[in-house]
Amino acid sequence: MAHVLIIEARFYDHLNDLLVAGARAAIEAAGHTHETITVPGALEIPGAIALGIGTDRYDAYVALGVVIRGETYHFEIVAGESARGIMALTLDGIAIGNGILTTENEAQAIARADPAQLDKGGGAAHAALAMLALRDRLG
Ligand SMILES: Nc1c(NC[C@H](O)[C@H](O)[C@H](O)CO)[nH]c(=O)[nH]c1=O
Ligand SMILES: CC(=O)[C@@H](O)COP(=O)(O)O
Repeated sequence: MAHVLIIEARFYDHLNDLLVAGARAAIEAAGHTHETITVPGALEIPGAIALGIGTDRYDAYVALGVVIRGETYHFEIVAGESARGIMALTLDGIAIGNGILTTENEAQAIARADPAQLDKGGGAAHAALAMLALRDRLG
């Protein structure tokens, strides 16, 4: 049994609730346990994962957040740098599923976050567990 840390960037409450519900359901359905921590925005997620790694308490990580394009270049920074930070950690062999949505508008985000639709939170949890299984096999 694995213990998974869910890190949610709670920038849009209603969208985050959907992502977290999907991720928790997927982890529980696979017979694993989880904890959830909250950070202000997607840019804080890689740092929070790094702190989690330092505790040695978690087998895998699920990063959840929503970045919706605004009027400025800020979207590119938040979307790109959060993904870059997560990718850097995965290259160190950390099992992470990236469920940070990067969308043009709220409607796109709802369709992707909703467990009854595209369920990207559940998908990120599956990815984290798949990488954990791969690390156990190859690592
Ligand atoms: N615009 C969005 C952000 N921006 C906030 C940053 O992630 C960060 O918290 C801030 O710059 C302080 O370091 N975060 C999201 O998760 N989603 C957004 O749409
Ligand atoms: C992540 C974003 O692009 C958004 O929340 C910020 O909006 P803006 O570019 O209008 O400041």
